Amino acid sequence: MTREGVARTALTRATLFETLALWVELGWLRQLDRHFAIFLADRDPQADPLVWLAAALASHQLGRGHVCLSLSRVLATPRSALSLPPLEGGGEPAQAVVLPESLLDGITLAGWTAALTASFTVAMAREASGSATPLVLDGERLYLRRYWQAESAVAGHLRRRLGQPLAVADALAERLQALFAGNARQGDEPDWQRVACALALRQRLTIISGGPGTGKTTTVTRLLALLQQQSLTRDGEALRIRLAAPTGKAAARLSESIASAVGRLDVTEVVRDAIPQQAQTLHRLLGARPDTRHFRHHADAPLSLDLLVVDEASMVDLEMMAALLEAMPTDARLILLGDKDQLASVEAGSVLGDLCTGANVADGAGYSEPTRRYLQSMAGENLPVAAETNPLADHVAMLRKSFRFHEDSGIGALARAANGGDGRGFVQVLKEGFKDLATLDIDAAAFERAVVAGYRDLFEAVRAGDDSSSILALQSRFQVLCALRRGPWGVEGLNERIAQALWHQGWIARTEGWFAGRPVMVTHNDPQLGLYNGDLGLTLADEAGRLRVCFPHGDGVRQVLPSRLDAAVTAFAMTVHKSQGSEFEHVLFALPARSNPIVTRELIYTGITRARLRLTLALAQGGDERMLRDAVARQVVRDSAIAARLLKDSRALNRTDSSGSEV
Ligand SMILES: Nc1ncnc2c1ncn2[C@@H]1O[C@H](COP(=O)(O)OP(=O)(O)OP(=O)(O)O)[C@@H](O)[C@H]1O
Repeated sequence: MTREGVARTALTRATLFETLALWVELGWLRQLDRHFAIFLADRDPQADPLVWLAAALASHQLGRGHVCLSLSRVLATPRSALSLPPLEGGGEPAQAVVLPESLLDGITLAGWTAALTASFTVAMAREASGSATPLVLDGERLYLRRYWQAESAVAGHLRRRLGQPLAVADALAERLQALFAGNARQGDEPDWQRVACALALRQRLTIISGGPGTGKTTTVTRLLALLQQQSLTRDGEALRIRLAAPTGKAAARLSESIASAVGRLDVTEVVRDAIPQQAQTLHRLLGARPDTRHFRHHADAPLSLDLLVVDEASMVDLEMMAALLEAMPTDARLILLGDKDQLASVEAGSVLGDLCTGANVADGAGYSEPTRRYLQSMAGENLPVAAETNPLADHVAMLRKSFRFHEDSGIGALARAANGGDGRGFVQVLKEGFKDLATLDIDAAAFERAVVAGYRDLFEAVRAGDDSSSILALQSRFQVLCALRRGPWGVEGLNERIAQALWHQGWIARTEGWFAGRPVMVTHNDPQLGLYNGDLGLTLADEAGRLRVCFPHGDGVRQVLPSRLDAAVTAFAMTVHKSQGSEFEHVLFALPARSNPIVTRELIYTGITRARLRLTLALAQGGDERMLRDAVARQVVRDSAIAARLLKDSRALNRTDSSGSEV
């Protein structure tokens, strides 16, 4: 018997592959993960089965957003590496299944590492670049080669952007003061927007993180104005600035909010005209090509720009970040805007979160002494001396005050409680009677009423034959979000229920296939159609009754024939993951009745903050407060080593440099 009272299973090729097949059947592992293990076993049949187990788990981790498998984490909590459903009452699964802990019983980190290093399918990180093994072992982290390469590339490119501050003309201090003069002060609290702008003036890499409405766009627009003013005065030429975001929807929102922020700027016409107001998707910026992962722009054909702003950077996955950094000219500035507390990208990686966590800026500490002195002279802000600093901290600014959610906003209070991991506070806020918050116990009838009320404006506009762009504008009025994909209250079940409700109402002619009134979300990039993963459109009938799917496109509408959209799903309801980068006036957020590992603090926070004006939290029947408290307590930690790599490098650098020059 093992420590935990689970019978040990001898790990042989036969027991391992039998177990993997069963895990696939149970939905704990993907078929893809099992096939990867089989592929390795075929390549190196003499290897220890621990290698194939590690391979299956490392592959499985990717599907869950982790870029690597932390061997020590699996040894400490073996079940964490599989998609085990929540075990009711903390018990064991009903079937007699070999659990990961029984396969790993008695295995030490040293033993597992030795088994891996003995196989020629695994390379050690220090010699990995010269080999072509499917797996790379970096310390105690096991990677699929492609992701190890991407992480190494991201760390390498970021490292080159850290340190070595750029010279900032003294004259900019006065202009900075003028642009931020209208910012109201709150006691001794620093003006973090001013700090962020000052920091970004002297870096090639700046990360500005903040929740909804904390002024990220306002701040970056002022920064662009300062830099353009400086460039125009000094060289008579404007900087080449580009704006981008991971999805079409996020790019459209960035264009809108930059345009509005530019309108509020107190600068000359020349400077105003030199600030671009159109953002594009990262795919388009980098030059996505059909049927290949490679982009037109890369290290040998870099982007032609001096400064790039990327909004919604939390949605950028590791491989996209590697491609982006690769294509950035060395001297150009990169400014990442985002909210580190949101869900990370759907694909593996959580670069923004990793960089912010590594920078330890959550409490405002962390700036190095030279940066502190610079911020004092440039921005007039006295920041506390940091107990500990690291090279990332000087590149990160956190905006903390939301100008969207005021003191009387229930959505704001709920978001703060979720973010702070305060489950009791979260439940309390729901009971306090905030005007912008409602809860709903969803039974079928109540849900149907809520959906019909939410969609009334849109379908009245459709029936009245309003023009497509006014109808599309109403699409952001109301949206149903959910946590899960499967089950009656998952995205599939909800889409069916909503379609039924609207059909009963006579607003749509059918509930399946293509019909006028069907909202769709694009699920793959299609550069030829100019449509990207996450784009939201609405099916409408033209005067002749022909169906067209309409997508917002700049100030107009792009129309696509339904037959050309093979990668689109109904979007009456969408998962919170898919809603990232979008906002809606009223969100109806459906949550499952019971605790579920997928429902985490980040998911709750992201779902809540998609609502601008009203939020209805809909709990599946039988759902209770405990589910909400559990969810808010459950935080996602993605295995990755970017911050650790950067910190390790900087410590090594500090040691080599301790002989003299200042770092
Ligand atoms: N310092 C400030 N004082 C008063 N209002 C501000 C300030 N900064 C921003 N705002 C206002 O707050 C709103 C949100 O600002 P902004 O769009 O810059 O935030 P954001 O963080 O980019 O928002 P989002 O999360 O929507 O991307 C805008 O209406 C803006 O005018």
